[in-house]
Amino acid sequence: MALTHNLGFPRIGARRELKQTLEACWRGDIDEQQLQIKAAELRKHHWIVQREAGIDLIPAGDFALYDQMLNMTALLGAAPARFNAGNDEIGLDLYFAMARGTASQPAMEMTKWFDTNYHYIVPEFNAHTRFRIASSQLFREVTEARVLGISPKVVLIGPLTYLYLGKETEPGFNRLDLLAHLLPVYREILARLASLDVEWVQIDEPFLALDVDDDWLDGLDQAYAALTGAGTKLPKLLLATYFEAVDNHAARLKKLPVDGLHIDLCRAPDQLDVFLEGYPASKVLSLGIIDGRNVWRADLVQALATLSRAQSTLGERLWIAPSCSLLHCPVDLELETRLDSEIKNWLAFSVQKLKEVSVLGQGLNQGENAIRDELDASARARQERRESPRNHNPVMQERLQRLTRNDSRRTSPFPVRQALQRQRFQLPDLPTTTIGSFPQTPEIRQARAAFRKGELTNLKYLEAMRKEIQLAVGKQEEIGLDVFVHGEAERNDMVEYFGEQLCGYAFTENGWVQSYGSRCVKPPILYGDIYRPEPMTVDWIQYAQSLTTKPVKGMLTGPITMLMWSFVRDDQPRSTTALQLALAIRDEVADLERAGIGIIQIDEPAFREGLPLKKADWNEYLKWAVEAFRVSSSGVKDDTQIHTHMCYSEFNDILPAIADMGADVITIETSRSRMELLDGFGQFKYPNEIGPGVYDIHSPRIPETGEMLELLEKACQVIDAKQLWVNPDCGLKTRSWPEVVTALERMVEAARQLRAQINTFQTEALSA
Ligand SMILES: Nc1nc2c(c(=O)[nH]1)N[C@@H](CNc1ccc(C(=O)N[C@@H](CCC(=O)N[C@@H](CCC(=O)N[C@@H](CCC(=O)O)C(=O)O)C(=O)O)C(=O)O)cc1)CN2
Ligand code: MET
Ligand SMILES: [Zn+2]
Repeated sequence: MALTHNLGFPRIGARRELKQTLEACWRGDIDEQQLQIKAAELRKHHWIVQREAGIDLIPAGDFALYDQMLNMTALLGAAPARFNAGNDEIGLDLYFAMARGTASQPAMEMTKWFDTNYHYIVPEFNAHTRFRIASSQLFREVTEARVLGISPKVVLIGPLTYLYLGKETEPGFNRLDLLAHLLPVYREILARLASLDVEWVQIDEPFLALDVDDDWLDGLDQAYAALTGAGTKLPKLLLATYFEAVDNHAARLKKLPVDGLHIDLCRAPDQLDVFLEGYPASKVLSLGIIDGRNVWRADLVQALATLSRAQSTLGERLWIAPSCSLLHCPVDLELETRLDSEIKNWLAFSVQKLKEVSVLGQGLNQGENAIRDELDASARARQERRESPRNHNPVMQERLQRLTRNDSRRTSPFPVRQALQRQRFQLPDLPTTTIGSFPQTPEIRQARAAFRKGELTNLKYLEAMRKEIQLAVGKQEEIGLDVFVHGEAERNDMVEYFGEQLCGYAFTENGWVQSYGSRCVKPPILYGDIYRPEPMTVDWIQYAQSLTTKPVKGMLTGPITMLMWSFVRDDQPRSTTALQLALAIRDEVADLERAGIGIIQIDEPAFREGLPLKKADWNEYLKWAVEAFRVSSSGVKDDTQIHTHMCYSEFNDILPAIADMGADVITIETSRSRMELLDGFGQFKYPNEIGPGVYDIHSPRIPETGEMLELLEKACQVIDAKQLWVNPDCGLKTRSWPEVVTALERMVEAARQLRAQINTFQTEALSA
């Protein structure tokens, strides 16, 4: 019998119940115990949903109040010393302190989980780091599942991935050296799970999808030798990989003393044969055949054919699963009542995907005829999607054909443009600005919700949003910033907002996906050729500009970020989709310029995230991604200043490509890493202007003027002050106005102080 299982279920709740509860707890509206009760209810509900979908082996340990990596840090007692954890159980206070920071301690760093839009809390390691079981939450969850009659498979992040994804806080230290300290604690966790009668543990080692050095691979051998074998009673281990092919490691993985492997057949279908060849008789092989990263209904006919082929080699040892955890997928398509029924029929969310897994299991176990109806329905939906006229737009197709080299080139090189722009805008040295959004207050969100429900007329809604813009402009005048933004009040999200206005996109009511902590996004669904029927942002920006003499930045989301943060079509190359998006944005840029807007920011926070996990594939991606950005941004005059913005990523390895994008100014997130990121920009001699973030906007902590000044001084050491801008790390939509005003006042003050220092220095240099 082929067995069906799931690697992880979305924990946020179909209606974002976890988000509401967490935020109520942080506000102090409910206490810790009430939070725990609600969380347990959600887990219970999710287990029942999975059982009802027909899944044989259901995961526990995939739940987290904030993040699964942070859960591991708590379980392993690896709280950084600066949080003074002591030797007690790591409780919720400390857990949230690590995630969100406190008055005295900045939060732990947060970064992208592989190539997803999910963010994890980065473990901090140094030579003094030691491990111990410091949280019993996981073990309690196993017991909770048992109460429902579920014998769960427990999910853990593996020791190599845990170390690999962390960062060293001491120069010269190698975090792999901690492995020997880590393994006994993992073994203890496994033994404790075995004593709770846990039969299977899924141990996730997605780091194998990256290009890793041999010492890390040797560490893998060492680790799994230590986590298996005689002595104590231990659970069976299923080592799970996902997001990329791991067939380059097939020989090593087959030899590991684990009881099974999981591989991703959606991202890397070709790796199946390599694994089937001589697959050890002692191991199960789990095939990730249903795409956990996208929302399209599966081709069940083809999936069944693949599985049948594998079954003839593996027999009983074949397991069936989604490609990765369903964390990256919305919960339930059934909640979508407004989605066009034709498009809805092409889609599957988490619950539907688990049913697909279950149907495939049935097909394998009972024969094709047992699932004839499901196979037919799947084939019909695929065919309808393929043939639907709404996916194709001849105008867009034709424009793509007509694109030439000149479309991705500005008229003059940067130095010429810089001179013209300086003349036009007359900004001071170290100009101050923000990244785009101002607080999305409850009032703004409620107004939008009321508008959506028809309780507020279009006109009233527009008026309310104009009031917000007016407020934001007024505040910026008072704070004394140099380049303004309109504040993005009218946007639900920087991607969804544009998705809603472009043809070729569908959007959902409840298609939420966790981004970090309690924050979610609702990625729009890009199903067809893109077309911009009319200007999307011009009225708003023009209104903001009418209120001030300071320049107001036009604010757009770039083609790569639109691509990365949407669910995209799987029936054409992503590069083609990116170019279509680029053309739509190019038209918007042109309209903004025509309306007199002189500075236009095209955000590309997901540019780095789009980079393939394997270095061998980088160049190809960078080529089309840079080209798409250039198509979107190059249709303007020399004295129009193009900004871009990136956050949350390690940029140093792609600096030449970032320079190639040719933005006149780039603002980047740097403050959490205390400007470490900038070193690369300095060494590489980044040619254009650059605004390294000096204010970590993801923490409620308000930085002091002195701290920001220090960061700026650090920046001056690697980058010429003439090239520098002063700004926060990212948009301010998650913050409150009082925090923002204080922080920005201090930021402007820090810029003033530095300007004064530089002037004194220059005066002294002249008189010397
Ligand atoms: N797509 C995307 N990816 C991204 C980012 C991003 O900005 N967008 N930023 C980085 C991650 N950071 C993020 C930062 C903030 C939020 C965020 O604030 N999300 C909001 C939801 C934003 C949204 O869609 N808001 C809608 C719906 C708001 C809502 O909940 N409305 C209530 C009613 C209002 C209320 O009572 O509060 C309802 O409909 O029931 C709107 O404004 O219209 C949240 O979780 O709360 C998400 C990601 C990286 N990835
Ligand atoms: C995640 S990048 C965000 C950029 C956007 N302009 C904002 O300020 O919110
Ligand atoms: Zn950002």
